[in-house]
Amino acid sequence: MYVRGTVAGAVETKSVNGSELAEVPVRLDRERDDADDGPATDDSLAGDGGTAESESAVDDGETTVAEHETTTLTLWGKWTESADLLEPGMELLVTNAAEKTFRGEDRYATTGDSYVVVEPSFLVNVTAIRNWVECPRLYYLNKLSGVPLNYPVVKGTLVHEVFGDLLRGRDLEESIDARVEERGLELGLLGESPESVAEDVRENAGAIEGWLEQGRLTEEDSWRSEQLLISETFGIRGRADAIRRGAPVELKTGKNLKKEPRFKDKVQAACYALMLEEHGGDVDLGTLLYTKNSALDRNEETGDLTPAKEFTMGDGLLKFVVRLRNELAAMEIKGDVPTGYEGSAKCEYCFEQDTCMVVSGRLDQESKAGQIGQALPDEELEYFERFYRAIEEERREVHREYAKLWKQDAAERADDDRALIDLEFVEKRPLDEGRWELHARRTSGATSKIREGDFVLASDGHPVRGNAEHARIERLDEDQVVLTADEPVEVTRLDVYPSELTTDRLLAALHDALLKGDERRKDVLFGRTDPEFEPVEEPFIDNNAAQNEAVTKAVGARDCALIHGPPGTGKTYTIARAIRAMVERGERVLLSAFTNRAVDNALEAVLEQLEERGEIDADRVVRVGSESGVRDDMEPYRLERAGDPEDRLAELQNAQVVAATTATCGSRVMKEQAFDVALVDEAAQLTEPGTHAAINLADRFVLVGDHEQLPPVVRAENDLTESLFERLIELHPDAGVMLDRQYRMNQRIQAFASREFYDGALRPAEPEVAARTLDDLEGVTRDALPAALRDPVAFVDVEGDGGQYTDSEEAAEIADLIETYEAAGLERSEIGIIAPFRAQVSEISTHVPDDVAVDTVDRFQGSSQELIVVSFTATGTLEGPIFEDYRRINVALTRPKRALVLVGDASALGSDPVYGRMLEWAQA
Ligand SMILES: Nc1ncnc2c1ncn2[C@@H]1O[C@H](COP(=O)(O)OP(=O)(O)OP(=O)(O)O)[C@@H](O)[C@H]1O
Repeated sequence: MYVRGTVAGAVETKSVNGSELAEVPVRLDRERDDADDGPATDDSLAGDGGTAESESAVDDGETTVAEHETTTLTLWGKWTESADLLEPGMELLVTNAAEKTFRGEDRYATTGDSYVVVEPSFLVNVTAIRNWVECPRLYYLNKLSGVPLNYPVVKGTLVHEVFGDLLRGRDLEESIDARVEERGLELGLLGESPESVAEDVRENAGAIEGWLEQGRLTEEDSWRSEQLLISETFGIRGRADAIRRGAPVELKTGKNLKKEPRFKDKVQAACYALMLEEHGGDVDLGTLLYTKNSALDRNEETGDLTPAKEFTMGDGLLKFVVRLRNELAAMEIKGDVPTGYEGSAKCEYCFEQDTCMVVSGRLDQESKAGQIGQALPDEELEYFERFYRAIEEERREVHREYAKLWKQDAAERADDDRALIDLEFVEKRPLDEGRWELHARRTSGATSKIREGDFVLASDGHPVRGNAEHARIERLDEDQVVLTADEPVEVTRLDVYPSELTTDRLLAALHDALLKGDERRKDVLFGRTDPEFEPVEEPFIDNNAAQNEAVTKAVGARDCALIHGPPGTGKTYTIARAIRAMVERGERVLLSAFTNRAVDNALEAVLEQLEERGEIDADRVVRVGSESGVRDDMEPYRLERAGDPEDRLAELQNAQVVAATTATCGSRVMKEQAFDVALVDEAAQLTEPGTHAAINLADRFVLVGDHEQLPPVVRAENDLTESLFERLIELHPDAGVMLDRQYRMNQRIQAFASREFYDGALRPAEPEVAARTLDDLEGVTRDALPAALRDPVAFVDVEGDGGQYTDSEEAAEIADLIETYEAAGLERSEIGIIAPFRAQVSEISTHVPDDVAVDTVDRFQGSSQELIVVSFTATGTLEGPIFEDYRRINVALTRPKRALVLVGDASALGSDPVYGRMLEWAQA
């Protein structure tokens, strides 16, 4: 029996007849019988025969479902260690529990076959457990600073890749050459030659190849390389290097001449064993491959002939691993920081002792290694703690996304835009390198977030319980999908795979900003000093005073400059002009933004500026990003990672302008780069640590954005929702310039946004802009429109159908409007429709022609259209969230150039002051 619940009170630990036990009051979520539809865990982990306790259990197979009932759960023996971690409110799961009736109350207890899992929905990475067993403080330090670029790490990755290739039947030499070539850029940064690296990898992979060959000759082996495993029961996830005959095989670069595998390596293999058993396997063996062990190392003690060391996967080890994981999960849930005293590792043997002492000293944290250095000032410590917590909350949200992989059924995932379901598997085609191309047919035209170039979970039905594999989407058409993957999954479903990478990088950026950051930079960030500017006399832009001032500030800033650019005010143009001026001064510039789209957009403008002047050859401009992220026309500038290390390095090092998203700025490669200045576009959409990721790399920085438009996109509601841009504009108003002339909207369209969001300061840049109407477009006459639509701003009152997230009446009205505008000569490509909810976007899409763009505000930010139609989807009262944040309405209303039509229920909208003023303006 599988018992799951929430701790409802204080835990009592006792000793009965020499046995330790802990009584935990729990409120049951629900209870399930073995025969229930739960995961395979119970069956597969049941082992052979229960203990005395489980035999005495009352288990007649007719377990009732008890919602929110409070009862007592007794944890026996070593599980009392996990009980010590519990606090009221924590989640608890017990497998193979026994039920007993005690004084008329149903109680539960662990049996000899039970596992106790604390906070099962907190998904711990296998590598984290491995670090934790070495030293909990080491786990924390790794989490804070990320893994830097260094040769042992890159070599380790290469050896793993070659191992995977060997398992898939690729030739050793061919694999080594290809894999070393792929890492050209990293090797260049590390100053390594391809020949010596290949030799090194050969030394490590050669022995494995020999061992594999031997295995193939003597036994029937079934291998699978790199398996992604997620456990909904144990709250663990990870990627096993390989599975042989259903048991985990872990590869370790290096030597181990002891008879036994290293303990932390066993722990890692045991994590995979747990997950394999959950998926129905029966694992009694683990294998560690130490790549540098060879026949030559044979000695008296080990008699070792091969790199492989096998060990028995005992019950005790598996349970120990679950308890370790419980310690880690409980600490994270409580928000505690490990000191190192939790474990028994000796600091004097630790390579990280110095780092540990410095971090402990600067952050004023208790640590077993001790502290050195002076603690950060209080406000910096407070900032670190506040953002650390906020980032961890964000991580918790990512975990909730993972949990949806099993908590939601296929249809719910599809409705949530997170899965493509009901695919029909067509075929698998082997590719040269032992990988596979998978083809499936789409049976429904459903939309989803999944796009070409994305990495997804491809499964044969269930992303966690079925056979699932990481796959890349090569093509995604209306009726088919083509994927590439390491293993030939008979794919029928694709799921968005949540990633903690962003969260990890935010944490590292926070760490670097505070612990490695320049003191003067921090004085400015914390308001201890004002930003300074050097005088710059040169004029840059002669027809727009605010833009000229912005470039002057950006160029002259010793610390930072802030450019506030409302819609259509020439942010991109100003950025490009500023970068040209910096390049002319011989500076090295980082150009960054939150999205790839914004980076490419700005880069295009920079290239125009530079090429026009012929000042630098475009060879010195580099775009860092993945092939799928970078726009096709920017591909020629994209930095190729594969190739000769020296060439790749030179390409990056010589680049005077490097453009990359802020997420990429946190990558190992980019973290090795240094710039004179970082220019960050869309800065109001970035969290503070997200901004640090880019500006940490430069001596000074320029942030460009508009805090009256969309805020940072985050899952959790906390300090991450305010951007550094917004905070600094308030803290250092003198470092800012607002661009106040817009080049987009007709005068009448901009009036409301200007008044409501920019204190009336926004103006059309030129008379031509102020006076633009649909009449200017070829073949369009406003006279063909009904009188009510001839004004550049119109309101169409629709009472609506009362739905919360959709409104079919508004959708039908919008379809009529589109026909009307088409009849007046407007092209479909000149029209955009904005709705507050995805559900309404879908609803409208079914009413209007396919080639009219319909989307949410978030997708429209940064773009514009001749005509914009906004569907408010609000009827009756305004209780629903509609455009939940007024900044969204600002974005929606400032997308059109020549015409704007608002569609909604006037009486509902009139009940809110801002929407009320909007109505007055639209109906004027
Ligand atoms: N000083 C200027 N002189 C002439 N045209 C300009 C000037 N500044 C901007 N423009 C033009 O105005 C238009 C909008 O500029 P740009 O794309 O730079 O605006 P933006 O603020 O980045 O827009 P968005 O709000 O969409 O991000 C472009 O066509 C650009 O060429």
